[in-house]
Amino acid sequence: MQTLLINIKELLQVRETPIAKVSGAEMAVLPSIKNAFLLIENGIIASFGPMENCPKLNVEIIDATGKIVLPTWCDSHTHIVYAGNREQEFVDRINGLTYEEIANRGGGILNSAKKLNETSEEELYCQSQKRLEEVMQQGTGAVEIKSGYGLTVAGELKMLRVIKKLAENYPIAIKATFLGAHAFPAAYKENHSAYLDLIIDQMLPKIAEEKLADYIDAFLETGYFSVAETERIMEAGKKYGLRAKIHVNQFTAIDGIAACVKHNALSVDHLEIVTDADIEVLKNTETMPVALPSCSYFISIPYTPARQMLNAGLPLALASDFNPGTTPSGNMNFVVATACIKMKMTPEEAINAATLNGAYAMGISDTHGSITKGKKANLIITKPLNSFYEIPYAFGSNLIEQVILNGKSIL
Ligand SMILES: N=CN[C@@H](CCC(=O)O)C(=O)O
Ligand SMILES: [Zn+2]
Repeated sequence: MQTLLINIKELLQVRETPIAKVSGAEMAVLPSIKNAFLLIENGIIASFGPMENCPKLNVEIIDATGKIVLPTWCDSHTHIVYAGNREQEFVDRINGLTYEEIANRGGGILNSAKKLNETSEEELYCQSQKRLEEVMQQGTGAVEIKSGYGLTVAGELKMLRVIKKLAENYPIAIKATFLGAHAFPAAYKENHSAYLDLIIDQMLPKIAEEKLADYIDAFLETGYFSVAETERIMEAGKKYGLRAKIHVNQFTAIDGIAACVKHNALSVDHLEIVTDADIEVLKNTETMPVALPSCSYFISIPYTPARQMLNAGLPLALASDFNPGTTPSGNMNFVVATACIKMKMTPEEAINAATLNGAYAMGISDTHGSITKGKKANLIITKPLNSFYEIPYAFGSNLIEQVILNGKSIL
């Protein structure tokens, strides 16, 4: 099965030689081919180049005159599987309460956990499926999904089974992350070590037995999981082959990043509050920093200091953080635009961060995140545009005409 895209106005994120990620000044470069073709064979990118080298084939043709083609977004941090919603907390924040105050009143993550434990697996699947379909239509072709709204053995397993079922039923690539350490349930508020025991002795072995997770996460934050508690979680995950991807530095900097780097975490995510020491410790490591600008936007907290980090030579990935509390949106087009508008990333840097570096932060940059022979044919075809700068510039418009996953059009 072959499909040939012809007359592509500009083919973005072209990497002839595969690379795992881009860092620092490299991020300002987004290699492209103008007036290009791309050949898809059995769901894989078989060939691409300038139109003058386009093969003459009697196959399905997509004429992309005037349109930009780029790899689909790689969203490396989401909580798409959740039950119900938290609109009331949204209004409470408008009326002056902070995220912390709402959480202290039993709202926040515990509010979502209560709803999730009252919801059947089938119903949870139906609710989550709609959100997954929505982000696919918005151009996301690979997504990481976390558990973390169960906080009980049954609830966490339910979430992870829903994620597994989504991965089986949809063409989008899905990585699952176990986030039992998202918050302490009320019953364990004064007995943290007992909840860690529950995660390590009850949840993890069952999750490993059913092969339900690829990664392990914890909310390393003042008032949530301490550095030492998160280290226990990371060590326990390692025993089951689960590498860490950690929520850290969302509200406070407490030397959590150093602990994550020490444990060779695949990514450290949020980073709204970052110190010079945090930046220093991330240099020359395999840990990808991940910024979540839609979260900063929605709950009015600082944006990750992208310029400072890129100037220090660090890589950066962008993800949505789609969740009911701090980011009820999985729209990666908005994430890219917000990174440009609020974090002063150039469109080239933002697209690198939301494709190749996002793939790295999910451990899939050998198959996703760039236009490279042998990688999955996961493509966004835009509407006719002046240039790709219009993607972040026209931040409120839907500029996507077609989304192709594994070589097949889904939109
Ligand atoms: N900060 C921790 N976890 C989520 C929010 C969880 C919630 O409020 O439901 C986040 O990444 O923002
Ligand atoms: Zn999150």
